[in-house]
Amino acid sequence: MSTASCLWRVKKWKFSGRHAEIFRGCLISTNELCPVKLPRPRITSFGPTIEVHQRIMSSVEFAKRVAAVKAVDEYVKDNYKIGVGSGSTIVYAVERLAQRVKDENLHIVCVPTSYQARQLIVNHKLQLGDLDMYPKLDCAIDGADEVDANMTLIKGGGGCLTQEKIVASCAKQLIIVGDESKESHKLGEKYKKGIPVEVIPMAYCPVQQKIEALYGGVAELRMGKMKAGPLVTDNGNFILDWKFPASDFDWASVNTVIKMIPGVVETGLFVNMVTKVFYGTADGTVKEQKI
Ligand SMILES: O=C[C@H](O)[C@H](O)[C@H](O)COP(=O)(O)O
Repeated sequence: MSTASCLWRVKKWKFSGRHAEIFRGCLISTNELCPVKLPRPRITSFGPTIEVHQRIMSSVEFAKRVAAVKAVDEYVKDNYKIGVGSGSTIVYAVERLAQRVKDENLHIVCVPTSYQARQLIVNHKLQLGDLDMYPKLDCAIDGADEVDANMTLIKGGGGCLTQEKIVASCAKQLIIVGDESKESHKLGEKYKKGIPVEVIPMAYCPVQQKIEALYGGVAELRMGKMKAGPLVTDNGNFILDWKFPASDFDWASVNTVIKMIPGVVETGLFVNMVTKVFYGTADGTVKEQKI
């Protein structure tokens, strides 16, 4: 057995007459690099030499993928116009879309919510669209940073909230995918980085002060990583991460009030927008949440 490329936990394995185990596209050998413990599938015979190019996934990545696959399989139909979200979970949804387009000859159009989503769509050779051409979408599939019991979301951990909310608002159904760590009873219980608020750069100081004066907590300017200075969004703006105090907020009202502050472009609060949430788990099952 030999290993080759090690790009993002991708390993190339060569089996020579060796027994291998694959479950739902994941290679699960006894190798210690793969912590996922899964029900053992019955795959017993291979040819004399088989090359398998698979991701050796952590259990969290596996959980994200099963959720994304289920959402795409359940909600995407031929001729659909689909909003494609951003983040790490959506990568698996786009992979699945591409696979279904190939296997089932589907005709779908994908409208991105970020440069990342655009690149994913283009790299997977899916048909790219925009809201000028397709202002009405059949569904949007996206990730979330946290989902509470009312299916209110915090989004924008990756800085893509504004285009995500625009695209979601154009979709008949908003489907959220993530691993089970995203599920919470109350916002802030799981996601500790605060609610992202996209702001026009010249307004970030007054907006910071106004949010803190209205609700308390701290609204921190998000700084770039591997880049000096503030993070700049796909729209050329800054992001404040509002670490709100523990309280029983009415999120619909908070969202409206913050949006009315001059200089605020959008908040990462998604209230009353979600159709269904799929939470993947490490054992391959998917939990669903619906109002
Ligand atoms: O800005 C990023 C987006 O709102 C993402 O959808 C969100 O952060 C969830 O991302 P992930 O799937 O990586 O947890």
